[in-house]
Amino acid sequence: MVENVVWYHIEDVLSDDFIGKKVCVRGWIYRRSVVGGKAFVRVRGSTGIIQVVVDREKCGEEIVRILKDIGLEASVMTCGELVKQPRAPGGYEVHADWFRIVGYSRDFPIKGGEGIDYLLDNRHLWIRSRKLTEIMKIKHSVLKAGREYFVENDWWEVTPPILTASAVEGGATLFPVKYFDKTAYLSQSAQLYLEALIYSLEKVWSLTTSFRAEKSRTRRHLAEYWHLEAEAAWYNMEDMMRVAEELVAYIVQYILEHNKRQLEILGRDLKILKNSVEPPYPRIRYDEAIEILQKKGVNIEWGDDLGADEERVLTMEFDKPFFITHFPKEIKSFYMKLDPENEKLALGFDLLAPEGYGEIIGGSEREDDYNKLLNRIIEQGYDPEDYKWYLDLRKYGSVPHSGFGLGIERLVMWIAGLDHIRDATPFPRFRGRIYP
Ligand SMILES: NC(=O)C[C@H]([NH3+])C(=O)NS(=O)(=O)OC[C@H]1O[C@@H](n2cnc3c(N)ncnc32)[C@H](O)[C@@H]1O
Ligand SMILES: [Mg+2]
Repeated sequence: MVENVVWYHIEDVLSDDFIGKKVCVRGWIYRRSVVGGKAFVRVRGSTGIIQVVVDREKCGEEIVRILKDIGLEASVMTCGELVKQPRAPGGYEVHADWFRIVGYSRDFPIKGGEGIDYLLDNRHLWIRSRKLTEIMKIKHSVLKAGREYFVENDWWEVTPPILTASAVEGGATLFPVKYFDKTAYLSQSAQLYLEALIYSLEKVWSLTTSFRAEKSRTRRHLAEYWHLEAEAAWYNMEDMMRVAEELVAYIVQYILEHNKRQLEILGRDLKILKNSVEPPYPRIRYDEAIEILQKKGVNIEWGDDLGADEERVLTMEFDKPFFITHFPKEIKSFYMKLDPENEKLALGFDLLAPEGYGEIIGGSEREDDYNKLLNRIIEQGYDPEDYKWYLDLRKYGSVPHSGFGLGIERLVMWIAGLDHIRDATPFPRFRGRIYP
C-alpha cells in the first residue's frame, strides 16, 4: 500500500492545482473527531496542517473506530483525493482511500494551558508546537543568510576551538570543564583565535556556540548561544561596522523574502524590518546615548554601563538598528583599542535592534600594540601569562584589525518578535535549566 508513493509536503497540496488528484501525506494527529461514520483527522506535518476525512464506507469500520479514541500525536500516513473545503484548515481536505496508523500515542502530555516550567521540562515534545516550528524555520534562514553573506563576500570560514584556556569576556561568566589533568573553559567567544587566523587568511568568520555562566535569568541571556563572529586584518572600527550592518541588512532582507509565511503566522509587524534592509544604520556615541537617557529622566551617569533597561529606552528613538560607539574604556574589554583622540574611550561598537530588543552585536577595533595591550590586560586584573600567545600576535607583524560577534538568538528574537530568547533555540540553556 505504501510502495511507490509520492509523499507531498502538506503546504504544497493546499492548492487548486491538486483538486481531484490523488495525494499522499503523512504526519502526526493534531486534532480528530468522529461524526456519524466519518473521522475528521487534522494531520500536522513540518509545513502545515491538513484535514483528512476517513469514511468507513471507503476505509472500513475498524479504522474509524480506532480513530475515535486515538491519542493526539499518533503518527499516520494516508492517500486520497484532494477536495476543496472552505471550513477545513487551508481550504482543502483529503478524502482518504486508505489511512494507516504508524505509531500510536497515548496521553500526549501537552494539552494546552500548562505552565512554563512544565513546558520546558517537556521541551522535547513542546518543540512540535506550531509557534516553535515556525521560529525554527526563521532561525534556519538567519543561519543560512549569515553564512551566505560571508561566503559571497569572500570571507574564509574557520573552526576555532570550543575548549579554551582563558577568558575573553570576563572571568565571571566562564564555564570550567575538566580537561585531562587541567581545567579548561568553554569558549565565551572565538575572537582571540580569529585574531590569530587573520595573519594567514586576513578575513575570517566562524559560527560556533559560545558559553556564558550568566548568574541571573533574563529575557535575553542564554548560557549557551550561537555566535556568528568575524575578524579582519587592516580593518578599522568603521570598516567593520559597515560589515556588521551589511550582514544584518542582508539577513533581514532574506527573511522578508523567504519567510513571509512564518512572520505572518507569528503575527509579526513588518514595518520596522522593512525599514532595516538599507544600510547605513544610524551611529551615536556613548556620550550622546547618556544625554538621550538623562533627557528621558533615566538615572544614569557618564561611565555607567548600558543595561537592558537603558538600551530599551534608547531603541525607542530609532526605527531601525543603530550603533553606539566610543564607550568608556572601564566598561569595555581589555582587547579594545583606545581612541587615539581620547584615551578614556575604547573603539568599541554595539549594534542595537529597535523595538526594545537592544544589543545584537558587540565588536571593536583591537589593540594592536604589544605594550598597550599588556597594560590593559594587567589593568583589568588578568594574568598576562594566560595571554602569552595572544600577546605574541603583537610581536610578529602586528596590524590594525577589528571584529564583532552577532548573537544569533538575539537576532532571531528581534526578527521574529519574541518575548523571550528561550524560544529562539530548541533546547534553551540558562541557570537552573539543563534538562531535557
Ligand atoms: N568577536 C567579537 O568581537 C565578539 C566579542 N568577543 C563578544 O563576545 N562580545 S559580546 O560579549 O558583546 O557578545 C557578542 C554578542 O553575543 C550575544 N550575547 C552575548 N552574551 C549572550 C548571552 N548570554 N546570551 C545570548 N546572546 C549573548 C549578543 O548579541 C552580543 O552582542
Ligand atoms: Mg556586548
